[in-house]
Amino acid sequence: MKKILPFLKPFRIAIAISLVLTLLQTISEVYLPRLMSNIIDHGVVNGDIDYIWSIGGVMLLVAAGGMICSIFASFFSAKIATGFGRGLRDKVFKHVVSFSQDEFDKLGTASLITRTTNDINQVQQVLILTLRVMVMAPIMAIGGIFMALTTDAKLSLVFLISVPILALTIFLIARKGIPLFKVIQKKLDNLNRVLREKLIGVRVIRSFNRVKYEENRFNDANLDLTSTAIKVNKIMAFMMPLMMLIINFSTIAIVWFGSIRISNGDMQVGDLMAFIQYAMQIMFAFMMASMMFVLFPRAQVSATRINEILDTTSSIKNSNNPKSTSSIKGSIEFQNVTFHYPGAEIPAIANISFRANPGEVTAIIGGTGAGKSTLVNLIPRFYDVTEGTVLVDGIDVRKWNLDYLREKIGFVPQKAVLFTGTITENIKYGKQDASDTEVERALEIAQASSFIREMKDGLQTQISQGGTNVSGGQKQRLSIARALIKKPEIYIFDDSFSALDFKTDAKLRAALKNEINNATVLMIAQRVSTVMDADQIIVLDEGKIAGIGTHQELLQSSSVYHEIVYSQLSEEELA
Ligand SMILES: Nc1ncnc2c1ncn2[C@@H]1O[C@H](COP(=O)(O)OP(=O)(O)OP(=O)(O)O)[C@@H](O)[C@H]1O
Repeated sequence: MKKILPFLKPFRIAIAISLVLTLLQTISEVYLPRLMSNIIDHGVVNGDIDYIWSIGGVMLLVAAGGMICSIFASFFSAKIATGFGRGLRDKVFKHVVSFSQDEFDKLGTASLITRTTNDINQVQQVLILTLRVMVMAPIMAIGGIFMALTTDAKLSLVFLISVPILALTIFLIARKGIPLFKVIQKKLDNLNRVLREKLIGVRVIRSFNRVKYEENRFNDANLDLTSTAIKVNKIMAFMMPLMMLIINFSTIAIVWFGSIRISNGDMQVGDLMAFIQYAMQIMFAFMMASMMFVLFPRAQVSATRINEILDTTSSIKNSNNPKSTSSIKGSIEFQNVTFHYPGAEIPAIANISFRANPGEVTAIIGGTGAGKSTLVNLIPRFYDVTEGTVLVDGIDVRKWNLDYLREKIGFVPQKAVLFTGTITENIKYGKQDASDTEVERALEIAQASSFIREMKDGLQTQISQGGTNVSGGQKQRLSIARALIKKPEIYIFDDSFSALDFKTDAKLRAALKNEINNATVLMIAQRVSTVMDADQIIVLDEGKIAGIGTHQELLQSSSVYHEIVYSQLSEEELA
């Protein structure tokens, strides 16, 4: 909790105002029973109507003042808490964006979402309460005890028994309930993960007729969360009735002993009534504190989860004095590069050395899981090498300014990702200030113009969330256009032509050839027809290089390449 408190700094003045207002409200509440007691003992008993009117007026004023303070205090505490929540969410989001792929893998997307939304909400809600209760409860308890003592010290002995019983009850219940809150947040993570998977994979689920199975999986996660929540609520449900029971017994005791004292002439009726109200206020203060006992640990759990994000630093960072010269030519060199995914026993790629020159197309081919994506992911530093060096323009990528390096790379991922918005907006994601002509040209090269022309709204067609309203091949072409508009020095196409038919694939590559001029192109592909014109082909097999050369050279020198070519040609022939 301590770590996220600095986010309250901008609200110092509002916090002070809220605390002062709450203090005034509490003072008014503690003062009211005293006025009421005076009305009864001096006004009612003596039949002094003027006294009743005048003190009644004062009571009204005090009550109204207290109410106004309460309204404004609530307003300020809500304002502070929502502002705090916004600031914290903003910080968490910005921090998460800086994470490398490694941290995403570790924390998990579903948990990151729960932490940024639900956990911050929990902390925010407790903050609203804390701002009110931290002043109200102690002042009310101390004020109530002080007033009760000054009203009738002997009768106050009742509190010596009731208050410890109350405190013990709260302690016992909280001790049982609190550990379960941590479990609830974890189960909420799990529910979110299942839900996320289910929604993203809805088409697969339907096509495999696994709706029922997924429903059960969701129900299990849902039930798991619900049963823990019920368990906590069952425990917590005891709290209120038990407290009310203690309060009511205390009241009975006060009335019992109070009436004895009245009949003995040691106490007045008004004082007894005021005393009962003070007793209520003292107990109420304890109830508020107990609420905090319950909610605070819950917020503490959430705060710890938020801190976990804030404490996680990206393993991919700028070095000291990162380089950012005005021109990068784009040559890429791998020198003995080995990369292990965290926790993996064998490296995904090992001892990779090659050079890719500007103006040339370097293709990478290999079976599934051969390490092709892993290899290209090291260039924009989605991950950093375990051993060896990746050089761009002869400089270790770790020495380049990260933003500058990525600015020079046009990356088309294996799984095309589009964002909600129009087609134009999606393409301009690559270059914000691109003109309409640039957008159209990029789409033309990416072979996307023809299908866009057929759409009713053309370039203004809205892409739905996750790009579900365009086909796989169309999505690929749009994400290629997004990289092209950037006119980067390095192009990385990670199997970006896989969903294109042979004709479109060929047309796109021909159009690209004119466009990319002096850029360095790395092109991963599964199809031999896509790579055979490349200036250099790297054959990857189980994370190692099984051959480098042109199509003709590899046919002679690499048995793995030969096998790939043979298998595909025969497949085509068979088809
Ligand atoms: N995030 C990850 N964490 C752990 N291991 C991973 C991760 N991503 C990939 N791997 C493993 O690394 C190896 C290489 O994967 P990679 O994605 O680079 O292969 P690929 O050649 O691109 O395959 P494909 O053509 O099927 O996309 C595989 O064995 C894979 O299981």
